[in-house]
Amino acid sequence: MAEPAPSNAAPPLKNSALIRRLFGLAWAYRLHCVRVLFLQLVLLTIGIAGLSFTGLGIDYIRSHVEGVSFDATVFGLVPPAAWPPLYVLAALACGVLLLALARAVLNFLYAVSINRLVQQKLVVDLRAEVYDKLQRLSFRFFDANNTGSIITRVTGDVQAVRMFVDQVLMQSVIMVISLTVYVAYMVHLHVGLTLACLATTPLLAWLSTWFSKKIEPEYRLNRTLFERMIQSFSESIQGIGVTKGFGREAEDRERFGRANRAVYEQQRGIFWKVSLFSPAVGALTRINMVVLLGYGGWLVIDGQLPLGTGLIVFAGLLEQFSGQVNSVATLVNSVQQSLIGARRVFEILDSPVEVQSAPDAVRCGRLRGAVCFERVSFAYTGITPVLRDIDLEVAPGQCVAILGPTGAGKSVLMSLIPRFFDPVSGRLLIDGLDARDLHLDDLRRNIGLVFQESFLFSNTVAANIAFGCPDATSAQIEKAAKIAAAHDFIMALPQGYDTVLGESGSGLSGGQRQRLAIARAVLLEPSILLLDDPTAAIDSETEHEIFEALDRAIAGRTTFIVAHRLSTLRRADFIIVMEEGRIVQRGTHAELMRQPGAYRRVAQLQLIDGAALHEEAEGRGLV
Ligand SMILES: Nc1ncnc2c1ncn2[C@@H]1O[C@H](COP(=O)(O)OP(=O)(O)OP(=O)(O)O)[C@@H](O)[C@H]1O
Repeated sequence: MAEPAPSNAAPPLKNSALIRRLFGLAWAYRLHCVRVLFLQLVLLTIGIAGLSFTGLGIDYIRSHVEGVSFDATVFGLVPPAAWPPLYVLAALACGVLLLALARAVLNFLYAVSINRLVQQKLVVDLRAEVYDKLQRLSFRFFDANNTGSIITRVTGDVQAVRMFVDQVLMQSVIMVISLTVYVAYMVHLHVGLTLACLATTPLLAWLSTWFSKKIEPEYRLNRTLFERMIQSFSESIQGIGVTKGFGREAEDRERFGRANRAVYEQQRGIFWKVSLFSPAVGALTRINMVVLLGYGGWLVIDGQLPLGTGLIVFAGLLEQFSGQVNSVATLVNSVQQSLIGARRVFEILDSPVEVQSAPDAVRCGRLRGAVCFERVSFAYTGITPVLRDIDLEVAPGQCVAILGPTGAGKSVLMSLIPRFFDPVSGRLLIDGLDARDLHLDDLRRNIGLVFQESFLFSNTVAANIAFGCPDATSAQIEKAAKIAAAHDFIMALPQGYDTVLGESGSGLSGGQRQRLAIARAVLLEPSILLLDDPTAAIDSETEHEIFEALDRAIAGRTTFIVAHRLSTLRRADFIIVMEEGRIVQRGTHAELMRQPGAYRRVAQLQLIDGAALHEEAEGRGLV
């Protein structure tokens, strides 16, 4: 199964380009990398020195036991002939002990350095970079990519990039250096024995490459399945109310269980393959030892190779060499995992930012709020337009209400004003300038938004109201809350404005959340106010209170309000009626009531309903 690349993302990188990119990333941390490599090099030298001193000790003991001549040296060091044997052995033992201690200290320093490089620098920087990019990406990207995929990329996949640096790149360099040193030292000891012992190495290299290719698609699929599991989990949490309301917990558990099992089963497959491959490589490297015992043993018996500084040191080197070769399997595993993760991180970093300020964008302070759509058309994807040839002129301070059936394009029309999307054709002018020529931050700072259901952050009430104006004073926050008719209920909360809201504003009613959203929009003192059916999710009594608040908020600002109730529509300076992405009617309430069409139909239905309700209320003596 192929892994879906995020829609609206950059084309997938080829492996070679990906590796170049990863090298580039590591280059930014080159000083840290050099420090880590230097420590490894010292560790390698100490390891070989320790081995050689051990060999020297064995040869020295053998010369005394068997009475054979002793002419071995290590790095040019010869035990002084005048020293008694016990002194020499004690000196050698102390040397080996000191080297072991130095090795322990350096291993600790190495662990600290590599951790500082990857966990404290690289991962933190990269996560911040991906997050920053996500903040700049357009709505189209978020429409096209599910939350699970985005979260996995910022968390797990960033770790995969780290894996490339510490477990692939650094390990490869360490491996190449160590293998070179081991082979050079083995050749120095005996060329023929080295060739014989390393004869199986090309086979191991081939096997590793073959395995790497074979396992790669499985890792890719694993990422996709994991992403689905996160998506399923995230949906379950977000939709917990619906699930419980419909009593579908068991089905939901089953759905998550399926996603969870799919990851587990697929991971188990990978585990088996990797677990079989590693010991197979291990067994092949053991053949080296068989050759060493046979051929190397004969060389010692024949007097061509000393026992300690020759065969024993050779065995130690070969052991280390095999250990490194064995870790090729782990390395191959890490390469595949890290390339897959890195590709997914770079897909986000390379995704085009569709909506952004032009380099020569006009900086502007407070806008007057004149909005003009000139033959604007828009399509989300493909060729099906959701807005067609929109011509609309709204003067500063005017309030325009938008009426239309569901899917008519009301929300998308408003979303073009803060440039959540840009028109596919035509122009949107703000104060006579193409919106694309205005600096995006300045434009958006002039626009206040209230959606059908407003999102609140898990922060204090005051911080939520001041979200767009973090420097606002308490007096300004309170004033905005009063305009939005939110002050009284806020004061009734346990800590008033300092009450910390639950996730997404849980703990507040729908109407309270909307009033905070209105306060948040009002605090900006925006020139343009966009109200997308702000009372859609609340009851009619709360709606009445909210409209009182809105009347105060709207005053003096260019306002677009999606509305269905006659009471709101009447308040507007003029109304547009939309159908299938077009404006089919426009005018004041009085004008539209004189024309046959959708507006009069909707209005008459509401008037009939209203009259019926009034009659009923009168009948019950309620009015
Ligand atoms: N993210 C999206 N990707 C593709 N098409 C979309 C997307 N969002 C909305 N649409 C489509 O665009 C059209 C207009 O949607 P819009 O949300 O503007 O309708 P609306 O008039 O505000 O409806 P409602 O009153 O139900 O909110 C609809 O046909 C809808 O299916």
